[in-house]
Formats: sequence, structure tokens, C-alpha cells
Amino acid sequence: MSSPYAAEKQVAVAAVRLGDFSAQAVINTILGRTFPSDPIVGEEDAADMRAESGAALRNRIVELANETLTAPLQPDEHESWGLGPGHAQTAEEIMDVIDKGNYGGSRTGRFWTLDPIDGTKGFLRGEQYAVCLALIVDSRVELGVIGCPNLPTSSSSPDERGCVFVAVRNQGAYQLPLSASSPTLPINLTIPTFSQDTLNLLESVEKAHAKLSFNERVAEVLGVKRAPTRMDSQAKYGALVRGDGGVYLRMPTGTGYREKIWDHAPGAVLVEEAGGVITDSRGQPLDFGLGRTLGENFGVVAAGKEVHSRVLEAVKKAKEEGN
Ligand SMILES: Nc1ncnc2c1ncn2[C@@H]1O[C@H](COP(=O)(O)O)[C@@H](O)[C@H]1OP(=O)(O)O
Ligand SMILES: [Mg+2]
Ligand SMILES: [Mg+2]
Ligand SMILES: [Mg+2]
Repeated sequence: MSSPYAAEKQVAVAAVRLGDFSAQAVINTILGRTFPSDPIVGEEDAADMRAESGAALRNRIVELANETLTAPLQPDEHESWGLGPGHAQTAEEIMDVIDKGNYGGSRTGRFWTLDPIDGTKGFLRGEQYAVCLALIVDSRVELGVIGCPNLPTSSSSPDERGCVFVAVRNQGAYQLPLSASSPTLPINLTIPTFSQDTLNLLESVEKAHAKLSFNERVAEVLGVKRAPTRMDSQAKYGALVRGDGGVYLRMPTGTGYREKIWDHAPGAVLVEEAGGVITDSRGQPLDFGLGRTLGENFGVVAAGKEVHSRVLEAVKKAKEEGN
């Protein structure tokens, strides 16, 4: 017998792949037109679309990308970005623009990094996922945007969904509504101070992505009383900066996986601009100048200033115990 929901999974995975590719095509088009000399470190590439066996995938992605590219302009969009009726692209152009994301990263100079859909597993489960974009200049994240279509606008309004988190270095961190035409004002974000009673951990849903048993021990050492919040994608960074949880903790699973810069760059500037601190689990800064990855993986810890140093100590203790 085939496993439950096998057909649904196949369709959903195909849909996400289409989403990934077409989102990267649209975002790279906009970046390419507006900042033509900026390289892009994007998660996806068009190799599967270019393969002989990729004709169906290619046709569908071209159709989807063109649907978005040629849609009537929204209030915050411009025709010079390559958008609007009449701006359809050929299959070759779509594949080339996706492959504009092949840049390998650098220590100096400026580039963008893009995760067109972060939290694929969450997307498939109908839970959290995010579209993530950051600008890096001389290894430092200067701007980050995390779009969370399925995240409630606040923990007190669970039915209103869709938010965008934005941070620009030295200009603060904000939450905007997802729809550009919504009249809601930006919310200025500062990570609140937590007590032992109110603190909790924000962590991955997927055991393959982070060592959740280690988090449990850290929470015990810290005397945390609340259960962790498990959430897919960089929506966790959004939840952190608006005070939905006190600590982002992601420890390596020991498989040798290297964290990708597009999975943390927007979150890093968001946390810092909301008054928090983000480092690896040893307290070292995340290095966005090493290429497409953050290099050897010692995990990620992000929290408000006072909580962050307590978490680093708890992590050290849990490691010394052999966890
Ligand atoms: N072994 C791993 N360790 C850490 N992160 C991983 C691992 N495998 C995949 N990921 C990445 O974790 C991110 C999601 O994290 P979270 O579970 O917190 O939502 C995805 O971008 C995913 O990358 P990918 O897109 O290549 O699957
Ligand atoms: Mg992705
Ligand atoms: Mg990702
Ligand atoms: Mg992926």
C-alpha cells in the first residue's frame, strides 16, 4: 500500500518547487532592473529546468512567473522594475534571471541573498513559511526583509494573517502588513525583557534541522517554565523581535550540514535592529563573508541582550554535561 497522502505530497512538493523557482525569477527580475550591478546569492538555480527532462517544469514555471510579472502594478511597484502588463519573459530569460542567483558570495563588496521560500516543510503542512531577502555589504547585513504570508499579525489576532518584517541597519526594525494597500501603520519593534516565568524558546519543528533535545536541556538549565514554540522558517525571527518568544535557539544535529547565509541574514539584522544580539552558540558573530554558507556550524543563538548572555552560559553548561 502506498503511504498516506502520497499524491498530495507529490503535488505539494511540485507546487513548492514551482513557487521557489518562480519567486526567485520575479525577485531577481526586480533586483536586476533596479540594481543591475548587484550580484545575488539565491538558493535556487535553473539546472532542473534546463535539463531535457525538465520541459514540463520549465513550462509551468514560465507560466507562473509571467502571471506575476505581467499582473497589474500594485501601489508600491514600478514598471521600470520589469513588472506590469506587457512584461512577460521568454523561457530563456526566466532561466537566465533565476541563474542570476548563482553568485558565490564575498568578503567585500555588496550583494543580495535570497531564499524564495524558506520553511518548505512548513509550507507543505499549511503552517509557517517565509520569503527572505537581505542586502550584505562588506560582510555585514545592512537590510533584511522577511515576508510571512501565514503568520498572524499579532498573537492576539490569530485570524488576521500576513506580515512583513523589515530592518535597515541603524534605522530600526518594523512589522508591516503583507498587503501594500493596507492602511495599517508600521509597528516599531523592540525585543522586550523576559522573566524566568515568561521566557520560552523558539525552535524548529523539524528534528533534522536542529537538535531539539539539546534545547530541552538548555531550557531546564535556564529554569524556563513555558513550553517551546515550534515554528518553521525565519518567521521565528519575526516572532522573536515582536516578543512572541524570548530566545531563538538552533543547535547543529551533527550531520556536518552548513547553515546557508540566506537562512539567517535577514533575521540577523532584524534581531540587531530590534535591540537584540545574534551569535553562534559559542558567542562568535555570524560571518556572512565566507561564501554561500556560514562555514563550520556551531548553531545560532538570538535573544534580547540580557537573555542572550544567560543562554550562552546555559549552552556551555549543557555541552559540558555531554549533551
Ligand atoms: N541538517 C540541517 N540543519 C540545519 N538546517 C537545515 C538542515 N537541513 C535543511 N536545513 C534548512 O533549515 C531551514 C528551515 O529551518 P527551520 O526548520 O527552522 O524552518 C531550511 O532552509 C532548510 O534548508 P533547505 O531549504 O535546503 O531544506
Ligand atoms: Mg528555500
Ligand atoms: Mg531556507
Ligand atoms: Mg530549500
